[in-house]
Amino acid sequence: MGSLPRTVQDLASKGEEIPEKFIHKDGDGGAPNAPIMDVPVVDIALLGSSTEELDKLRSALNTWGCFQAINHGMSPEFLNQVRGITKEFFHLPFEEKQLYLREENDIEGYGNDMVLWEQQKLDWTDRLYLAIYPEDQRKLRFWPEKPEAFRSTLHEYSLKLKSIGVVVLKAMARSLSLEENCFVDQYGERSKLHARFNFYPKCPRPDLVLGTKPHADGTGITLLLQDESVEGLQFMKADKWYRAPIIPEALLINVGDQAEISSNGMFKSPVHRVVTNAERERISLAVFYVPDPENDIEPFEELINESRPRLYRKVKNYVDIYFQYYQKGRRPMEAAKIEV
Ligand SMILES: O=C(O)CCC(=O)C(=O)O
Ligand SMILES: [Fe+2]
Repeated sequence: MGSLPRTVQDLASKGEEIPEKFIHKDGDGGAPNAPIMDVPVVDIALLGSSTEELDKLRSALNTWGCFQAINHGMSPEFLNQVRGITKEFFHLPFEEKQLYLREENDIEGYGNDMVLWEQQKLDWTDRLYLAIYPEDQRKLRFWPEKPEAFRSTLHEYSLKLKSIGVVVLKAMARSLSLEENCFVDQYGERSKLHARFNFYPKCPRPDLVLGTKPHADGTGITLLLQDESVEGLQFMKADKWYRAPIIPEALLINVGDQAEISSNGMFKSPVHRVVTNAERERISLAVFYVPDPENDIEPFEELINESRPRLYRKVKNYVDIYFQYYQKGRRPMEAAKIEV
């Protein structure tokens, strides 16, 4: 392949020895037998009317930092169509996919894990990363024209996710007895929606190799469509790993660092990772809902009081800070946390 980057898919298909930079020496690659999470299932259609559902949402985001969203207005068939375009894209021949290759130092487009710091372990995954909103930031040259339904399906999916995101952010506010637009207003009209299609090829050594390293998302919130039948995602709670269950018709929605900051820690941005699988490949589609980088993100005044001091500093363009810290191998939230 000359100087073209080596995708994990290509590596995996050749059955060669796994390169050193994918190997986690501390051994805790797999933990396939981690216990399953008892993560709450929240009915999105009830969030406007049921205090019980709002309480469930608040408690889920305060403990696990995530919940399974059902009744979100998208049919199981449509979700399978979204999974379908994802699988079809990654199964195109490399000659087709390379049209959308990302630049070496840019995140947008198709390619392997980005190397951000020297000793970084590589994730056993290939990705397609696309900016979706604001619409004037779309770079259509990275939007696949094959499979044929790709662009229109992604467009339709994004419209739905944007409105689900707003419903969830409003419900999050009400669940904390705040004015319902406080998150939406803080994030601004030019808040972003970015999509990351993840493809995890089969891996011969799930005990040593991770699909995605442990991380928390730098978002406001993340809306994840999981593979309909292959598990892999795990969340950490009290220093232990738990397997995320699959509900094929649900979206798994998690808090990102920025919603943890605005909520003054009432909502938790959970550390999560993806394990690899020797028998089956896996896909997922993460959609990141991110505040306008021009906007200040800081804890809502109403959530600061004598018994609950302010826990985070004001941040701006947190995604930039996120990558700077990540490069040094540090948890980005350190930049915002106030020691009390
Ligand atoms: O593949 C998954 O289930 C999760 C991926 C993820 O955590 C991410 O893209 O940020
Ligand atoms: Fe993530």
